[in-house]
Amino acid sequence: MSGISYLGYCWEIARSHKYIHSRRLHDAHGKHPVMRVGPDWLSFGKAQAAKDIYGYASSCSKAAIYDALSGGGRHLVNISDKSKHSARRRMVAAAYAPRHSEKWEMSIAESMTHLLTQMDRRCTTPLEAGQDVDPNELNFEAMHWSNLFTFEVIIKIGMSKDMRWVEMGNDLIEITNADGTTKKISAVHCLHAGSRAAAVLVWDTERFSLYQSIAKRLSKKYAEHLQQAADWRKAVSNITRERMERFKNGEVLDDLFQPMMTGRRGEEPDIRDQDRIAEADQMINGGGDGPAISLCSTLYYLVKNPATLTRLREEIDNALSPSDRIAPWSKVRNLEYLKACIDESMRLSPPVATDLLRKTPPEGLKVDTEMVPGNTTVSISAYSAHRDPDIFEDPEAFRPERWLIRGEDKLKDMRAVFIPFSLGTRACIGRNITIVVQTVFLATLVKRYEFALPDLNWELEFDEYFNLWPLKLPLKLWQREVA
Ligand code: HEM
Repeated sequence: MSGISYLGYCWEIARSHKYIHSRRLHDAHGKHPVMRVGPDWLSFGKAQAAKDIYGYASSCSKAAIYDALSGGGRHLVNISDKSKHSARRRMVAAAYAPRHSEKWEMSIAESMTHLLTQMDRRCTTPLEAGQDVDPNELNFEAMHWSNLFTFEVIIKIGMSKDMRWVEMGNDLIEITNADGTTKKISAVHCLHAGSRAAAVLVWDTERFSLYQSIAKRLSKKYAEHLQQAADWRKAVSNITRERMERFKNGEVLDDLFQPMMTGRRGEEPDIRDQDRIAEADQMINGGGDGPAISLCSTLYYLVKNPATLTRLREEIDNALSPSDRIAPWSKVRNLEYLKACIDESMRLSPPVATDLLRKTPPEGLKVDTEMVPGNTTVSISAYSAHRDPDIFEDPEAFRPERWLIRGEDKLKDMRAVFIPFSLGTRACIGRNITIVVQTVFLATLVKRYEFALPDLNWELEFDEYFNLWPLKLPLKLWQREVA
């Protein structure tokens, strides 16, 4: 069916299944390293394809799906035209540079303070050896708090607005309906509803709008998701308009949004208001969701692997002094094992796990071992690239130590196809920010708390709609006795 229609793929994403879609595709790639998943789309399974498709040397461009998802405004992710993308990237790049780490750290520390208050309130008595976890003591749902934390932090760093979500314990935000009445929505829930609605139908880009209008008539749930997506856009638009108003009123704010209001020499940048809103949307979406997923998954892998957690604790305890309630970036930025744990978690559970679609140039392109004709859609998922057994020994094992080998070609080979942030000119611009967020968060929590999963066999489950969302991570929590 995939030779003539995308509907099979849409069904594959939409149907409920025990395993996430990227896992199913990865398993199929075990037998078929190159698979046709749509009439003009080839999905690859061997890691080498990642370099060929996304690397700096690649002549691929973004596939039509990015246009279909644009919904009006243009932001860095969905600008297909290479020169327009470079111009936009140049406009904002300086604001994302690592030299701002200490400034970002202040926003992170503020939210961390509130998070620790919330976590301390949820602490229980220590779990004795051999004791079962009391389900009533699973007080800390790590996915919920990771979401509140990372979205709050990125809206502060990006838009100079403090949502106080961690303090409140929820992400409720008020918006106005078309009839003038107001309602409160859960921001992250609405964002995710929009991703669900798009991810099941967008693959047939030409008929996407048609499919959506049919689906909303046939399914009440689908219509609800579309409404929630619109609510999310309204919330982002409000935050952006408020930010633009502050600029017009003379406030100079040192955030990620500022370069979209004024250039370095005070000139007006070449960007429309609807693109500013689209950029804010993408920034909050990417800057909240990716880090939240990664924090939650990494916590899970650490608690699931006690020997790794013990080794990490030693590294963190040696780096921090007892008075460091929140880990200072300067003391944890070079912790090798912590970095290896974060990378290993993103290898096994890449927050953006799904195939990212690119179009081959008119003259065609060699991808892995295949010569692919021009204007063909090609892709490989981070999920598969990170599990290529020729590159990653024992690929299903959580083993941070694999990243600590030195001076060997093996490490170079792994790095070359490690693509949680994609590669090349379209790679993630927010990587420097998320590294600070994740490092400070994990070092602080690992130093201060002990954790237990519901039971020894408990496993984290995921939902996948473009991004790979952990469903729930309920933890029992207690404070460590640090000498
Ligand atoms: C663990 C955290 C993160 C992960 C795994 C991640 C992953 C990615 C990936 C895979 C892409 C390429 C998307 C594509 O080609 O379709 C991307 C692009 C992007 N990300 Fe992230 N991201 C993370 C954090 C962030 C943060 C913190 C921000 C903003 C503050 C951000 C903003 C962006 C933007 C603006 C792009 C588009 C870049 C361009 O095309 O020039 N991301 N990210």
